[in-house]
Amino acid sequence: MADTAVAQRRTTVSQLDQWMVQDQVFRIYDLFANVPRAAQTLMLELQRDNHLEYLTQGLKQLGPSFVVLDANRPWLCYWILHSIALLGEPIDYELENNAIDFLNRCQDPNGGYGGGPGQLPHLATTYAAVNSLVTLGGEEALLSINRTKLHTFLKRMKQPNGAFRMHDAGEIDVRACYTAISVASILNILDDELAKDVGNYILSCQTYEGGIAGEPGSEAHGGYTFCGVATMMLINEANRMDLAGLINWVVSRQGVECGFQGRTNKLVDGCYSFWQGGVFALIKRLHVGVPLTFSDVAGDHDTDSSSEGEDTAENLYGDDDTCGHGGDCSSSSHTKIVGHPEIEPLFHSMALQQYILLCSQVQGGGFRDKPGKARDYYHTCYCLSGLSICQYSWSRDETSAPLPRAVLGPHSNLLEPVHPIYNVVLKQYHQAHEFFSTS
Ligand SMILES: CC(C)=CCC/C(C)=C/CC/C(C)=C/COP(=O)(O)OP(=O)(O)O
Ligand SMILES: [Zn+2]
Repeated sequence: MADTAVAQRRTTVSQLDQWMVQDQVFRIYDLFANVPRAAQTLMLELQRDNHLEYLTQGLKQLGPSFVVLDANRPWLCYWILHSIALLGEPIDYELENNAIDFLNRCQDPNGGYGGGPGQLPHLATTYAAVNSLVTLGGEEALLSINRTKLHTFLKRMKQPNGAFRMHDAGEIDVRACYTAISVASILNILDDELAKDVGNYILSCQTYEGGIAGEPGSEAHGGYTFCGVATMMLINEANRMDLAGLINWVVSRQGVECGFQGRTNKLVDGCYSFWQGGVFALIKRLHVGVPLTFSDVAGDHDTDSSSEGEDTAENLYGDDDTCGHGGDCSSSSHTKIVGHPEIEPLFHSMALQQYILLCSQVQGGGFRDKPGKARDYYHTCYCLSGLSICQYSWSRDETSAPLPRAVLGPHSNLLEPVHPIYNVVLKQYHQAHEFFSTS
C-alpha cells in the first residue's frame, strides 16, 4: 500500500514537471523547425571549439596540484579527459603530467584511489582514476597504477554474497560491482575469486520491470542497469539475465522529448543518453534482440534522408516514425534489428542526437541535463559519450566504419567511438589492453 501511494504521488508530481519540461523542449523543436536551413545546420552543429575551451579551462582550474577541495577530483579528471578524448583532441603535455602526478597522489599505499591525496580509497574514484589513466595512455600513466595493491584492495571490498563494498564499511551495491569488475578487467587482474557469485548478486537486483536496481528490492534505474549489464558481460554471464524484460524496460525509457529518463515516471535527462544508450550498445554486443530479424533490406531505412535532400531533424525520421512533438519514441517500431552489414538500433538514435544537440548542448561550451539547467562536466562527459554511442549505433561492430547518415547534423559532429563496457575511447582501450596483456 505504502509503495503504491509513493508511486501515485510521484506520478502526479512528475506529471506536472514533465509537462513543463516538454513545453520547453517542444519550443526548441518548434524553433528548429521554423528557422532557415542555415540556422538549423548551426543549431545541430557540435560546438567543438567551445566544448574544448570549456573542458580545457576545467582541467586548468584543477591546477598544477589539483587543489579544488572535494572528494570528486578523480571524477572531474575522468569526465574532462574522456570528453576531450571523445572530441579526438590531444591533451597538453603539462596538463597530462599534472593529472598523472595528482592521481598518483590519490593512490592509497594499500591499493585503490581516494577522492584526493590521503583520502580513503573508494571504488568509484578508483574507477575514475583508472579510466583517466587509460584515457591518457602511455607508459608513465599506465605504469603508475599499482595493480598488485589494487587487486588486494578489490579483494578487501569483496563480500561473502559475491557483491562489493564501495569502501571499507561502505555501501554494497551494483555500482560497486561494476567499478570493481571494470577496473579488474581493464587492468587484466580479474580472477575467479573476484568474479565469484557477483552474477548472482546482479541477478537479485533485476526487478519486475526488467531494469536493474542499485540493490535488491530497490527500483530499476538506468545508471545501475548500465552497471549491472556491463558487469554481467565482463563475467560472461549476461545470458543469465531476463534479456527480453531488460530490453522491454530500456526501450520504454526514451520519451517524446527524444531523450531518456532514468526510471519510470521521472524526467528526461541528457546523462541517460549514455547510461541508457550505453545499454543498447551492450545489448548489440551480445547479438541478441527482440525480434531479431537479420535480412538484406539495405535502402529500407527510415532514417535515410539523403534522397529527400532535406535534412531537418523531423525529416530524418521519415513519415511513420516522427519523434518530435507527436511521435512516441518508445513505439515498437524501434524494437527491431534488420539489415546487413548494418544493424538498426533498438532505440531512436536520431531522436536522441536531436535531444543532445538541441536541448543538452550549451552553445558556449559544455552540456547540461535539460533546458534551464546549468552545464557541468558530468553531463558534458555523458552527453558526449551518448552522442558517440548514437553515431556508431548503426554499425555492426567496432571494425565497421560509421555510417554517414547515422550522424545527425554535419559530419564534423562525428566523435571517437567508445568501448561501451568501460566507457573509454576504443583506441585507448586497445592500447591499455595490449599493455596489460604483456606486462
Ligand atoms: C560507474 C558509476 C559510479 C555509475 C553510477 C550510475 C548512476 C548514474 C546511478 C544513478 C544513481 C541514482 C539512483 C540517481 C537518481 O538520481 P535522481 O533521483 O536525482 O535522478 P532521476 O530523477 O533521474 O532518477
Ligand atoms: Zn543527469
